[in-house]
Amino acid sequence: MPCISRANNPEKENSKELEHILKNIYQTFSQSINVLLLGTGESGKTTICKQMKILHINGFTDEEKSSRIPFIKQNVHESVFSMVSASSKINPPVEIKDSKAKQSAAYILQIGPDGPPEWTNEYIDHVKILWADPDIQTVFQRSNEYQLIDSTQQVICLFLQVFDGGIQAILFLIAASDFDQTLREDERVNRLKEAFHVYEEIFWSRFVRGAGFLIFLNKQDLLRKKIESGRKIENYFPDYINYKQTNGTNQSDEYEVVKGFLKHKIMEISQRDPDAVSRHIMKDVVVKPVVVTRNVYVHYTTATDTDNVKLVFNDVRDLIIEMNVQTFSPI
Ligand SMILES: Nc1nc2c(ncn2[C@@H]2O[C@H](COP(=O)(O)OP(=O)(O)OP(=O)(O)O)[C@@H](O)[C@H]2O)c(=O)[nH]1
Ligand SMILES: [Mg+2]
Repeated sequence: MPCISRANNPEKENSKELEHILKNIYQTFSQSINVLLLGTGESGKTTICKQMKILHINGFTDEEKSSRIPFIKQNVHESVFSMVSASSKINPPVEIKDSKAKQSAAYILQIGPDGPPEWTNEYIDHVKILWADPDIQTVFQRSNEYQLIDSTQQVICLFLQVFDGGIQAILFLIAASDFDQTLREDERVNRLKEAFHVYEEIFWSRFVRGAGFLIFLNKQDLLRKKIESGRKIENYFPDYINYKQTNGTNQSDEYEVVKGFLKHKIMEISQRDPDAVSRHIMKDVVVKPVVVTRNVYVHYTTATDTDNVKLVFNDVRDLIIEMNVQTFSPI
């Protein structure tokens, strides 16, 4: 039987070995792909991670569920406390007219922001009365005028350096419904504008030049509700008017036009090369602009809806593998 050795046929052996190595690399990368999940404060990062756990790691154990109870209680109290406090501070203020609700409001205020030491029936009854009260519902509807749940707006740019080179795809979350809200840290800054700004910084960061981007325009359920209740995005993004006149004339549904506009903003940022500005400074030198070809995909998501996340992830999984094949293809 003929035996092909390296000495016999080195070229063929080398090419086989190479093929084997490349196949391994390809398999490793298509099985394990590093995806970095980023987004500004409260855009839905934790919710997306939880949904992935529900969809792919058989949900949560009873112990894990129990461990969340104190956080849920804390969130409930913070929300009720914030609404009652805000009712007299927003302009114009909302007067709680019902006498029972007034008593409940005083009860909650007297407990303070940290919540009761124990969740007694009395406490729960007061929360129920307040949530059912139409004036508190009005305060809830105006939640863009104050901060409803306490959390920290965080930019994760610092972490990018840690992941230098090891990231194939970045999943960037933006809360699309934030268009009429301001940052907790700085009430002069529009939340959605800040999210676009952070996206721009990360997209053009030299640390992730090789990564493809998947942008989740999240909280679509809230965006739809806001638009359908008559909130005007042009009050915060005046360029919407121009976009609507040129792109939205065939759409009867305002929400669909708004979706298109937000995607358009993302694509605009992703095509604008900030380095081009500095190139113009060199007057007499002709510098050819660098054409950056990168994968950018926009998805509309509702992270709290497991079925929606499941659908989106089926699409996204294929896209991520495809992007990766383009970057690391052995062929
Ligand atoms: N209605 C609605 N609520 C959402 C959606 N996604 C997230 N939320 C809610 O928005 C809040 C913030 O979501 P998180 O997942 O905690 O956001 P995060 O990005 O992890 O926030 P930080 O860790 O504070 O930066 C939570 O109350 C979520 O339940 C969505 O698509 N629709
Ligand atoms: Mg989180």
